[in-house]
Amino acid sequence: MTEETQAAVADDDFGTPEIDAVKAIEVRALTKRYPGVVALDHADVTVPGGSILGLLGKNGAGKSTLIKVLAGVTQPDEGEILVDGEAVHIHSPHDAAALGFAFVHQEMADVPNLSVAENIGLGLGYPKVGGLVKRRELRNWARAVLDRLEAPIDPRATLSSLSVAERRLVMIARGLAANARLFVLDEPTASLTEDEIDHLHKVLRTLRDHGVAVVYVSHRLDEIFAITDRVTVMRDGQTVYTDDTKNLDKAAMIAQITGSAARPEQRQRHIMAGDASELLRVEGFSSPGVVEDAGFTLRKGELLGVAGLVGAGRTELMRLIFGADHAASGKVFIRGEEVAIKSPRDAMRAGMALLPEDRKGQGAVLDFSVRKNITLTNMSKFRLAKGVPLPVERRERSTTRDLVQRLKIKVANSEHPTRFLSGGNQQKVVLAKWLGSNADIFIFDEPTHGIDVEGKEEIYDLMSELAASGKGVIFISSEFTELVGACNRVLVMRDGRLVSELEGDAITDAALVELCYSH
Ligand SMILES: Nc1ncnc2c1ncn2[C@@H]1O[C@H](COP(=O)(O)OP(=O)(O)OP(=O)(O)O)[C@@H](O)[C@H]1O
Repeated sequence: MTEETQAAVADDDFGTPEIDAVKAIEVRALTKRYPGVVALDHADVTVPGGSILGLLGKNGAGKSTLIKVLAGVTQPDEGEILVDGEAVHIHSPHDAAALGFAFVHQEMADVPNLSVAENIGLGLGYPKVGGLVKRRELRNWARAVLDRLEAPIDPRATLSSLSVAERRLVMIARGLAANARLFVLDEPTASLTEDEIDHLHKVLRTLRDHGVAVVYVSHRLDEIFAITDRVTVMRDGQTVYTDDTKNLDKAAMIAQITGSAARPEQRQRHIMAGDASELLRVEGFSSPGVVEDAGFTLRKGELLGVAGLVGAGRTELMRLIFGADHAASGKVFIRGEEVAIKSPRDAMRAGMALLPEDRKGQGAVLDFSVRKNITLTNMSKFRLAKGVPLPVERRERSTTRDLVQRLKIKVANSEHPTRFLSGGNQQKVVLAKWLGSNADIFIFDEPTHGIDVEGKEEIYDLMSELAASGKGVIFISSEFTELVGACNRVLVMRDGRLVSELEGDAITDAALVELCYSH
């Protein structure tokens, strides 16, 4: 938006935004090379106005790079972008915004300490008189924008006080306020409840019905079927397949994504073998308003699922046990012996590993190399050899090589910063870091989030292997089907309490839905 139009918006036009239709956004032969990898290889994508396009592909296929080019964050080496048939040039995020492109990212570009209204008006210029922002006018205007999305959010609230779902809606509202013609959403339902996902989808359908173009990136195929009109599949930077979603079934979609025939078999649920002695026992964990009197046991060789809706207290309980948050009460016993865990350091010393849900914030140091990240938790393993100076780097390199292979991490060079990897591959690096540790008890919080279909299977296999080797594995997931497929036992949490437990064949989708939703 030019300064003139900005001023116009600020002075006169601060009315309810209209939704702008677009004929089509097209990407032609887009190519982007990084050292050692072609992230985009003559990619062609067309998003007709009034449609929702699902963008699919394995981790590292090039989806985020395509989005970064559209957002003006990255410059392509070759290719062009057309809006309604006209070539456009996007040199900066400002250019992208001026074209009416809006982005809803997982790492959100909102400003947490500003109000909702200020966030929605950000970059548009606020209504002002004598240099002062007309707060009431801004508020009313923001409320009108939110009303269009049927989002009951108070425009005066500070953004940081909102839930993840509400913040995503505010991002969409900002796009709407800027009359965006293209909305790009990258894994938008992460950490959202079913109801919130339904609402988000409804909002997207409304935008579509007004002629807006929507790009929806997700690894969750159920969502792709639920919300998209068309899909484009990427492989190794190329766009290899485009069709109407209704022409595909799940197996065909997986085949396109992986480039090979889908594996139709049902997963073999983890079966406990050998010594099933108690490894971990947790008693009476409470934290006011979050977790109430939670206790359970984990046996050697177990792959124990924890089901629940977002907000049920699963992550919170694990953080309390791990010493990452302070518990009002609770005892931890490892192999029958009580251990005092006051900090994550105590937990790690006691042989526990927690792979957090928020991996970006808590898992990987993005500026460190892949090797450094993988070997970070195991420094002592590499450094202490009774005073003998070790060829540390060599050992680190070989461990890294093994884990990179085992997890099929797509990385051009393990000495490069982890930032260079695709989102899913960054997550695998965090997994690798913990797998390389000597822990006996592994807690995985939503480990398959953002991981592609094949990678998910690999992670289930890894967890099962860990358990089979005599470790204990706790697997938190919001996707019931993956718990059903993988775990030998599942705990159910609701409203901060452990309310039920299922074992073996009793673990079914229907049983989990019933237990998690019933009140
Ligand atoms: N800044 C960068 N420097 C070097 N390589 C990069 C950079 N950004 C991306 N890549 C590489 O480009 C390729 C495509 O990555 P991209 O992030 O686009 O994948 P993606 O499809 O979004 O994957 P995911 O589903 O895991 O998010 C990957 O091999 C990645 O490592």
